[in-house]
Amino acid sequence: MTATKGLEGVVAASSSISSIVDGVLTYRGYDIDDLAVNASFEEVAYLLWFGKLPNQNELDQLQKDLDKYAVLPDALIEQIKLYPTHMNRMAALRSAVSALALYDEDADDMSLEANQQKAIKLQAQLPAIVAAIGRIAEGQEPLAPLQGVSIAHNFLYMLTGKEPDQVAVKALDQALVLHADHELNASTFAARVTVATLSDIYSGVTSAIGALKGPLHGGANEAVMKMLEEIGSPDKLESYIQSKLDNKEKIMGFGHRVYKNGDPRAKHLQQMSRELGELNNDLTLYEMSVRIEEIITERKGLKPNVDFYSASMYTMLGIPRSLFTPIFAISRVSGWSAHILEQYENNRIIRPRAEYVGPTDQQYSPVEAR
Ligand SMILES: CC(=O)SCCNC(=O)CCNC(=O)[C@H](O)C(C)(C)COP(=O)(O)OP(=O)(O)OC[C@H]1O[C@@H](n2cnc3c(N)ncnc32)[C@H](O)[C@@H]1OP(=O)(O)O
Ligand SMILES: O=C([O-])CC(=O)C(=O)O
Repeated sequence: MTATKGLEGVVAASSSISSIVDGVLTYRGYDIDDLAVNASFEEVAYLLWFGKLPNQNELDQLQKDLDKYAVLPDALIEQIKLYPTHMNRMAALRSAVSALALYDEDADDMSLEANQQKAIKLQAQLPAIVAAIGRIAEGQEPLAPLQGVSIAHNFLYMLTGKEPDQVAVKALDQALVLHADHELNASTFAARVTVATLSDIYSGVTSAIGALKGPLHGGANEAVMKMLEEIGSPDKLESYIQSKLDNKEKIMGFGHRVYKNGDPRAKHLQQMSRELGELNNDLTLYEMSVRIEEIITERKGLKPNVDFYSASMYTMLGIPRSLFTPIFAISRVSGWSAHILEQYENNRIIRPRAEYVGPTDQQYSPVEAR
């Protein structure tokens, strides 16, 4: 038995949710380039869960369900208020989502219908939780969700307390579409491993949030922004990147396990970053990002991934850096829950083997003899 480090190239599940073939990403057979331009995030979430785009009645019903479920239990809000205000927002989200199971009497109902409702419930609740965490950490009261508006609109409202402008809503909605699913990435795999023991959907999503938090995965979007903040101004960019490369440090937001010729989502986020920069009359972050891309592509042959341009884009939307990875989770919970439903449908416990490389033929000796 020989281990494959990082399971590179190992096909560990069959799935009909999303695919990456020759650098093209599709959700249920629809090219991400098509969905990013034309579909709303709600349509995409429905597509991931139910395998088809919703008709108007189905979309209206989904909106009603999202409205109903977006109101958080008071006890959960009180619990979040007890977290320290310097909380890592992903740790807070992980804790709050884990606690959601306590307030759902159907948490352990394993019927398909109950799990589909829980997928919708989680989709409605995550934006409300992230906005509440963002506000409570800043000493503000959380806000009740609006009714009858999109998830992107509601999230920006619940975070800021202001009616968001339509350009911001459209940009965030498109970012949510682009982050919704991605085949067997680390957090989705974590979710599938957890629920393959027939544990509940909340356990699966809690595992996934833990995996997404790391800077080699979803946490990279915050690390990209930290890098841009550390660079500070365009004149310091070349020397900063050079010293990172000299020290053999990774440049966050570059490289990918599957895409070797570029991530198809990055161009959309780059375009949004430029458009928001033009709208704000400040292209500094966008231009710094483009310069970093030029240097890294030329010197390392690496291309930006989904986390690179989302950092400048979210900053230009006025979103604090600490909420970038939680926003990724707001989108990806659609994909996680679709994969969880798919795992339950055709389940077998996921239990690979390890190649043992430790010592052998050891003999026990009593503690006083060691
Ligand atoms: C939503 C997402 O999860 S997208 C990914 C977000 N993560 C990041 O942006 C973090 C930075 N990137 C990385 O750490 C990696 O590219 C990963 C984690 C995305 C992929 O990892 P792997 O498939 O294991 O690639 P691996 O780390 O083996 O890289 C291959 C080579 O490219 C180098 N490399 C990969 N990414 C980078 C990077 N961002 N900066 C500098 N060098 C890099 C590695 O050092 C390695 O070089 P070597 O062969 O000389 O040792
Ligand atoms: O697929 C991966 O390994 C990481 C990624 O891009 C994602 O989860 O969106």
